[in-house]
Amino acid sequence: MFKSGRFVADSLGDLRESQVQPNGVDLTLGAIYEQSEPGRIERGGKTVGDRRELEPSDGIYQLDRGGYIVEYADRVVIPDGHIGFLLPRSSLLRNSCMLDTAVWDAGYEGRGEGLLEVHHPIELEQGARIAQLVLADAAHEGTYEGSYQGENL
Ligand SMILES: O=c1ccn([C@H]2C[C@H](O)[C@@H](COP(=O)(O)OP(=O)(O)OP(=O)(O)O)O2)c(=O)[nH]1
Repeated sequence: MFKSGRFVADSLGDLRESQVQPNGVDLTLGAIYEQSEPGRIERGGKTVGDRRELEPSDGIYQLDRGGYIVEYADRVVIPDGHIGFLLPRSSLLRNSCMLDTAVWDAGYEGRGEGLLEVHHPIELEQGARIAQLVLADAAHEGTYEGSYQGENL
């Protein structure tokens, strides 16, 4: 069963009321990076490639077509007994952009990252709502202890 937006908000803590939605909470845009060096994914490990941070102009990012790494401004906590899914705000889709996301594991805490696909130039304001996090009940063995635990805090 998916939890209410209020439950998700209580799990995350420090959010604006405008971020609380009926079925989840909206995450906001913290920073945007352009990858500059290749990463590597091996059988037994991985390396994230170097990136450079973009500077917004008067708080606005003007993005041309391409792929960008976004860092969310909000600290996410996935409580025990749950799994998180992050979905793009539909206004992104309606503007020819997509946010690619993965599973948020029980026990994870941090300011996560995602891949923003820009298929038509767009302007994004730092702090704008760009995605919605939902939580569902989930059985699990252990909790997240990977290398991204505590990232960007
Ligand atoms: O779109 C997403 C989805 C998840 N996460 C966070 C929460 C998740 O718990 C953590 C690790 O994700 P995943 O397990 O997919 O990463 P990995 O590449 O398998 O790394 P690790 O080996 O550290 O688990 O990253 C994000 O920042 N963005």
